[in-house]
Amino acid sequence: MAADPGDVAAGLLAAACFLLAGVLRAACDAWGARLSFQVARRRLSALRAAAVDALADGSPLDKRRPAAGQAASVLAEQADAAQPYLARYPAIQLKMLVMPLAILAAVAPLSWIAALVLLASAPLIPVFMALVGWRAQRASQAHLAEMGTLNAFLLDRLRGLATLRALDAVDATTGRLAYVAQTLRTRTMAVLRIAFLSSAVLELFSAIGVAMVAVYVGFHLLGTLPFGTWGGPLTLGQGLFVLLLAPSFFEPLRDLSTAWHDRAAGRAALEALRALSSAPSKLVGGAAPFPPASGAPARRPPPAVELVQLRFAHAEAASPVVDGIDLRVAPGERVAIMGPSGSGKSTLLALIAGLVPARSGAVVIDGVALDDHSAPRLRARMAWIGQKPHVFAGTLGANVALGRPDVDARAVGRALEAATLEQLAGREAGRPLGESGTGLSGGECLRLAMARAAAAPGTDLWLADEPTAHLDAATARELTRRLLAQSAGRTLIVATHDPELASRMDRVIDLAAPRAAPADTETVPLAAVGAAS
Ligand SMILES: Nc1ncnc2c1ncn2[C@@H]1O[C@H](COP(=O)(O)OP(=O)(O)OP(=O)(O)O)[C@@H](O)[C@H]1O
Repeated sequence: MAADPGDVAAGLLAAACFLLAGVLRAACDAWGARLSFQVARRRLSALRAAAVDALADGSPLDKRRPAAGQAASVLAEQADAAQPYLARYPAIQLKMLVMPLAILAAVAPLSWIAALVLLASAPLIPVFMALVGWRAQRASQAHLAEMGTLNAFLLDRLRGLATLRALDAVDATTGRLAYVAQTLRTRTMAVLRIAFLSSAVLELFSAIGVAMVAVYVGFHLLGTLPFGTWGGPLTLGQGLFVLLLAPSFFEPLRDLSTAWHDRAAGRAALEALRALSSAPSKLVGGAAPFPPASGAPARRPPPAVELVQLRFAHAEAASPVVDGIDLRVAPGERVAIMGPSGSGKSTLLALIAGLVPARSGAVVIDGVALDDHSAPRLRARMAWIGQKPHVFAGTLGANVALGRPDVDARAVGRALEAATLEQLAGREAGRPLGESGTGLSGGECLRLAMARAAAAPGTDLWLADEPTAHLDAATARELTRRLLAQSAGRTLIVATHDPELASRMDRVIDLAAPRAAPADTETVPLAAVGAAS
């Protein structure tokens, strides 16, 4: 049967309109994709920033902190999986709601049977996808967690490579690494399997739907299936119109299928970011920046430090390590805290610095209780000379200045001298140190921490954790001399096992002394210090 020329013209006109609408839609799609990409990027950046802030706010003493490798993996790698989900999924969801209904509304007035075919094949798809989706998200979560574990494991073992070699544990570690890698492979395959399965099912259903409409329209135009329309038979233009719309009916569902995997991976990545964002134990006052210094450093007396019934237990510890300590350190006083290893000296210093919040009691500095509100201001007055200072890859000078613009080369030189590092600085001038202080001895690392403190002239409360550890007697004596010189006009609290350093302080607090005694009687006579250690 020859087609009517009028029908051909109408069909061509419909096809031209269809083409034009397609071009218009492609332009809108491109514009929308760009817009939603930018919105998603902004949202992801905000989530990443929140996770980084939470990591910075977290107490360094909390052993539940996420492992460094895992945190790096989530922030740098896994978080990217949320981008396609955030960018595409909301738009696809909207398209899912509007487009199939609009197409049904356009097809139904022409042919109720074509509309019925589309309607019958569509609902099965979301039901199946929902079923697959739950499994997909679980699989993606397990996959991302495994990826974080592998990264954390690798970083940890790479840091301790020398120890593993020394203890002949390389083979055991290789075996463990192979096991973790194998688990990751299994999890990756599980995610891929679900992704392939979901798109295969969707393709099948949509192909069947489109094929059925095509068969119906074809046979209808040939006159073999004359039913299914409201009045007379479909014209060629109407038939083409229905035929061209059928794939578009399934298009949002197809988009949904590609986005389904993104959705599972994206939700798992967002979950991982959220987990990073919830630090279980925080620094007092978080990592809020110090208030800006107004003009020249204020001439003020150094602060008094008062501990009032201070109590603290480490996370998951059975008993408190600091249990009701009362102590008063006068302005400008130099105090040594002594006690056996594990008696809580470092923890006490960390509590004074607000690196971890006390369970009860108070730390009062210069008459101000250390709390979230006062911490940034009070911390600006403190210098911390820790037991395990982090040394960054870079020169000795860069490690002292740490990018602080007010610490120039002369200030760095003076600080290195104050920490008895001038000779090393002369030898190593301009040469970079390795990662984590490779190239420095243990004692030199500690002295570097002291140089950092000396390069912060605004600080008038110094907290030093075993500054003479790892040093030979002569260097320890010289460092003690320079520490005392540097601490003039400052309040200094030192945790130490070094009787010589302790003997140069104004007072010694012995944490091993009987707890029932009032604070000031915890002070032991200087002559007894040697015995106390
Ligand atoms: N981050 C932590 N999480 C859990 N427990 C910890 C943590 N840090 C220290 N501890 C435990 O708290 C106790 C006190 O530790 P702390 O480091 O304060 O002792 P210390 O007197 O400074 O010891 P040392 O003289 O050996 O340096 C120890 O039993 C230690 O195992």
